[in-house]
Amino acid sequence: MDTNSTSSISKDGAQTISIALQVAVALLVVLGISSFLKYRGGLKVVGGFPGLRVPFYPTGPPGVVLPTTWWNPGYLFLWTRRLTNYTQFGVDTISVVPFVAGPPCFYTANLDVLRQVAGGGHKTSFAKTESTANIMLVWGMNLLASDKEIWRKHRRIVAPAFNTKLYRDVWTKTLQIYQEAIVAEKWTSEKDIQVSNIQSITFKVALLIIAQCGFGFDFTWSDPPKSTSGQMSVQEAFSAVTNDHMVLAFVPKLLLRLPFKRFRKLHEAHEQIGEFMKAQVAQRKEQYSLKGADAMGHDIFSTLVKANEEEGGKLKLEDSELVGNVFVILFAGHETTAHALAAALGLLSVHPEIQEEIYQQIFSVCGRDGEPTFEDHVKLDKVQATFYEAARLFPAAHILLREAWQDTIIHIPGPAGTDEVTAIPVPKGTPVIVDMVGVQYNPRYYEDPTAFKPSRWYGVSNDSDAFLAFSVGPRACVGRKFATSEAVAFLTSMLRDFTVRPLLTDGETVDVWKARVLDAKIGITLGVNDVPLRLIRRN
Ligand code: HEM
Repeated sequence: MDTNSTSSISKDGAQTISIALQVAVALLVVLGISSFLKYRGGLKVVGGFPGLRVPFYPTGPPGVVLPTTWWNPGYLFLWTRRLTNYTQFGVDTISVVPFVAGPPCFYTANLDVLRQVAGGGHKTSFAKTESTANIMLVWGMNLLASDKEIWRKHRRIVAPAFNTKLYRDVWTKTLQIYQEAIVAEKWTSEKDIQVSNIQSITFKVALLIIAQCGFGFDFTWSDPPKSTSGQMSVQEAFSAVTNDHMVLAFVPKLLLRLPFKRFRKLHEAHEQIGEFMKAQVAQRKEQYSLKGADAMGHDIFSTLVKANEEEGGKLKLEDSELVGNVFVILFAGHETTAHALAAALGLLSVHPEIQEEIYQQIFSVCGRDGEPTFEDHVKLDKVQATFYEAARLFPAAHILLREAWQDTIIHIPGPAGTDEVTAIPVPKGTPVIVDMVGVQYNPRYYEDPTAFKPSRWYGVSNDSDAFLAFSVGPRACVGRKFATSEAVAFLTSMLRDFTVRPLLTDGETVDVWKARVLDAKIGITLGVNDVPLRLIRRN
């Protein structure tokens, strides 16, 4: 090669690099300007209200799938920074203004704002939208994801199925399933049992109870729900879907068929749940067409199928709405309670004095091995209080997502101890996110909010608005009494029979166990990390 051609190649190379640099600089300038304009626009939307200035909206892509770090709040910041998110600004509602992607929005840990935004009712200017509820819409519109007229229809159909007869059934079946479980797990003959992960019990119990009481399925501990094909049980499929719901929510369905292990598992789980639900729906519909409405039960599932078979009426459920509700009630009906039960047992295991106090109440009601009756529920207020306190510290429904559907105003109370209220205009389309972790760790409402103190809830009734984890107002959880009946019956049985202690690894101290275990993980819902326990049979 002669020197002329070598120098012309290096000249070409230098030219290419210089063009690439110029393009990169131009792109950076464009990004800088657009971020600046986006940021300025965002500040205008939130009226300059104090808060976080971040690259991405924490509750949508891409911020939600990127790890929570100092520069990206991500999905976990409501938990990891729960003690500083609001205190650093001296208020309990903040604005979040993203300068790269996502809408400007508000996050609140304030109860008054919760009521204005998520309480529901005719006058509210806030609603759930498809973008705020997308993961819940994978199988069709349903009670949890809907809003306005559609929500009213779903609630009118579903709510009557939640009644005292159901709660009594939940209570009785919980006691039965607990007995089945301890026999099947061979706990009846052992004195000191090691459970590497108590969720393996609480999730199975909770899924069986919603399946039996809500759906009339005859699954048992040894024969749990499964679909006709495939390797996964329904419980495994639910757990795969909830642990990886970001992928399900944001990755196009076609891509889930790509040969990645994670995608394949999710695709399989999704298919299994769909197949299971559709098979059950087909069976129950056949029963309806053979025997008519009067031969159907009054469980939640029969109520939904009857509404689907209804001809033309105002309360008719479309096929997709039927499957959508089956999914949501199976899902919300077990995952939330199972998490809270695991948290309650984990917390009790490291608070032996509280456990003893609760046990004394159980002993006074049941004696050494008596079965509590449904009527005993009110006498077991300390057991209920333990469940409430666990659900406060680890709120399964950790965010309530809403969007202003018209230009409106929120009234934001000033710091505790002042009468200040700031009226902030909220333009149509702005998300307002109720941070249930923030609300339930807010020192304005709870003295010593990080402490596990079931006594806060002693004597508090099962429908009191003082307890917030089920939300408040017309849109509060329809399954509250279902969950509480199950939890009180289960915890009473378990604590009557066993003392619960942390299962420590070699050389581990209780404090290290606490730090390792009593921390949250977030899928669709929030729950405590896997809880390893020792169950020591009471004499
Ligand atoms: C510890 C247990 C539970 C907790 C902490 C919990 C919490 C909540 C919360 C906070 C909401 C309001 C969501 C929002 O406004 O966006 C809600 C709604 C709902 N929950 Fe629960 N829940 C629990 C158990 C249950 C159970 C056992 C069921 C069913 C058997 C259930 C079914 C539902 C449904 C269908 C909705 C939507 C209600 C509506 O929008 O009208 N939940 N839950």
